[in-house]
Amino acid sequence: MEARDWRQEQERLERVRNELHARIAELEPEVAGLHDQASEIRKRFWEDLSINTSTTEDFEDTFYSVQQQSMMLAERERGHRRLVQQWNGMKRLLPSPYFARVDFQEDGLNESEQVYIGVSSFVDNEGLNFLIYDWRSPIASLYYDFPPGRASYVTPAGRIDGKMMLKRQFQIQNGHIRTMFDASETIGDELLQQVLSKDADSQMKSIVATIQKEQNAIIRNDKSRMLIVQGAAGSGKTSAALQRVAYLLYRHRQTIRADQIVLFSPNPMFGSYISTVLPELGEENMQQTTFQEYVENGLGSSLRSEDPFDQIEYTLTAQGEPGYEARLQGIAYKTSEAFLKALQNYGRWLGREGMRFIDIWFRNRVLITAERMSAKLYGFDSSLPLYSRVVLLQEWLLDELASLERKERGAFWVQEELNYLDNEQYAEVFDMLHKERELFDLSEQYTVVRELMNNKRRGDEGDVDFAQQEEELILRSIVKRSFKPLRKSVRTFSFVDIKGIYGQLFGDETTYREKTNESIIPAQWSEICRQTKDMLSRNELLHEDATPYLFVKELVEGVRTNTEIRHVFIDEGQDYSAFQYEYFKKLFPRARMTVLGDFGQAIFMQSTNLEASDSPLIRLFGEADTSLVRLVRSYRSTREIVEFTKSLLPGGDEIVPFERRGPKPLLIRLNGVQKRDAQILEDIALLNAQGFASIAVITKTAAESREAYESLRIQGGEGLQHITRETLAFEKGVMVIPVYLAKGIEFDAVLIYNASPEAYGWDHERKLLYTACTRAMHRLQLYTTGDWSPFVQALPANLYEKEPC
Ligand SMILES: Nc1ncnc2c1ncn2[C@@H]1O[C@H](COP(=O)(O)OP(=O)(O)OP(=O)(O)O)[C@@H](O)[C@H]1O
Repeated sequence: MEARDWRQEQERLERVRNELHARIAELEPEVAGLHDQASEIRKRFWEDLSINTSTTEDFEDTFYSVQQQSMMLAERERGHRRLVQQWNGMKRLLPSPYFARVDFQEDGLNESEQVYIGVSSFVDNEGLNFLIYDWRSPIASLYYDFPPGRASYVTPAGRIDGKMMLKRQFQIQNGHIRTMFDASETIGDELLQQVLSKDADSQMKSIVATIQKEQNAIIRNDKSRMLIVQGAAGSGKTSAALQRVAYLLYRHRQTIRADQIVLFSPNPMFGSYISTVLPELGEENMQQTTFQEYVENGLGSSLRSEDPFDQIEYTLTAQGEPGYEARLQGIAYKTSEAFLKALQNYGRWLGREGMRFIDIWFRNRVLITAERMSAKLYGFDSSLPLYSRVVLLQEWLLDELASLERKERGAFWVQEELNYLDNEQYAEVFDMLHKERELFDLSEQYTVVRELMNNKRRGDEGDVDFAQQEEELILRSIVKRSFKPLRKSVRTFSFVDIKGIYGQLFGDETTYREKTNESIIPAQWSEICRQTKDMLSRNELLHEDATPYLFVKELVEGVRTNTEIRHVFIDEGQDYSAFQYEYFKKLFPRARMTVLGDFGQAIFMQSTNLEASDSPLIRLFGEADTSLVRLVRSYRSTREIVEFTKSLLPGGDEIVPFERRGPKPLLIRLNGVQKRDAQILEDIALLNAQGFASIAVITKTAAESREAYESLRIQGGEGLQHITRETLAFEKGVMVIPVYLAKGIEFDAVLIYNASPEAYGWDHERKLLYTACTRAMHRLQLYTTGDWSPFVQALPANLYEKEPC
């Protein structure tokens, strides 16, 4: 590149930076000023309000003035947030304002425009010219999608065609251009080479400067309700997902907020690994959760569900134990669409008979029996769905409780309690009554309104009448307080015996068939039933029962839908069952879905093939509303590592490595565990000395991880981290980790602790080994103290080095 180009670019960079500096300084007082104003309003919020609730009109006035005041506050806060965002955006741009330039001449125009692309937009002082375009703007797509020559991009108003005259990439640090090249390929490999050669980090990085064309298509896909991405290990699925979130937040900034996007990740540690990408791009993080967290939320505190790691640990370690085969059959069945259908039929059956309820107790006596509830439920119009009838039953129960509560006021124990109130308690109750009066007892109001609407009035009460005798008020309050837990439990459907309802499914084959219409039942059904009920009796659920249990709960109580969420992202999508996908669809009825996964890494029993023609995922929204994208280029690992790992997988030959070279994977056989562990420690030291700071010793299971960690420590391994499912944050360093927790994460070097046939011998263990090896970016070493796993033995010898030879 010519010196003149360098000079011109450096001069332009300085001009842009000067302008950025000036604008930041200009905004500064405004940012501070607005902040003060907003906190002043917040402070004065209550002072300025006169709360008067003596009459309905006063209540309304108060209500409106609270609303007005809070709207004003919200407006100020929004204004402030916008300004701060702008200000932060400019500060973020300052050290490295842009990473690319394309010169584009639109057809029909005489001049080309210089389009500089950075992490956010920056417009000149007059507001006329973009000095920097946001990477998500339509025109920036040119950079990702085309080499120089004919090119086009799509705007909301239609397609713009033209010619790209120049495509230039920059690496700018602290205001200086470090490297600059003109690219001929879509995105120059040089820049990607440099980025990929870097060391692993404890946090994932953003890839905006080097997004590849096929990734850009994922990021900007706005077409379908369901976007499925099947991509090889290291092909940038997670990266593309996060840039897609940033894109959606930009493209739909008027309608979608960060908290309306939720990403399901495989474990909490992974959540911490990816948590900095969006803030780095100037966006707020989306919601992040794990399916397990969702399940636990739905189950509440009364039942504990086994987590997916307990399940995989069992499937990997309990071979040969009694009940093992039945458990595997149970997992396969309970995660299938067939079981989902069976449960839907069960819902219909429950609509006719068999519902189970729990008596409502009060002070050692039954107030309302389960039989009465059952009779009431089946007395409602049978054409109503079950959950609607359960809601009617709930309303009836609340009314019943209200009338029982009124009767209870005359009970002996209430009088007793009143007599025993000491001064302090009395003052407390009185105080409470007073407060209730001031704050306008909403629940009382609600009851009154509802009763008025139902055209009935309570005989013993007028409208809210606070002038009643104090004693009467206190009596009421005593009863009300002791009925409160009952009302609460009715509101949360505690009167429905969901555990019994789910449990009664697991009876003998004939009754199961009757309830569900199911024709094909797993061979070891009775053992499956035993295992399920055994767990239920301890208030526990097997992992594979958790989603079906919630499904049944929602058949009965209605679905806990979340209509706020507009986009659901599911990473490691191959690990979810057909059943779970149906559940996602129900939970988030207004959301679009992006599912990213790799069937090559399907290590859980309930895995779903994302792209097979009969994939339940494609059926979920139908083919017309589904886009399927395949990523076959792998960016994480060196060419040598990818050649090795892709050969572990049948069908892996379509995976294309990125041209980054390194040493071949190393196979190291040692005589005995002690020698192996000593060698591993030596190798770790060597790798550290070569500058590799992030190293993982990967084991098959958590049990093996524990052993390896202890054994390596005894041999002098210091500073090793032992990663378990409880580990929340991911820290750079040397760690011992089971493969299923290393999913989605990457390391400079990976050492496979035990690559013997005992560890990776069965066919279902092949993908475990593949997943483990594909975590490596620069170095991969496998160890054994005996034979090699058959999957390794089957590899062509030119794909690795051996030690000793
Ligand atoms: N376009 C790109 N530019 C720079 N780096 C990239 C690009 N695409 C992927 N990478 C890098 O490749 C590595 C793997 O990416 P990522 O973790 O997103 O892949 P993945 O498909 O989710 O992998 P896995 O299935 O193994 O979890 C990361 O270090 C990421 O930064």
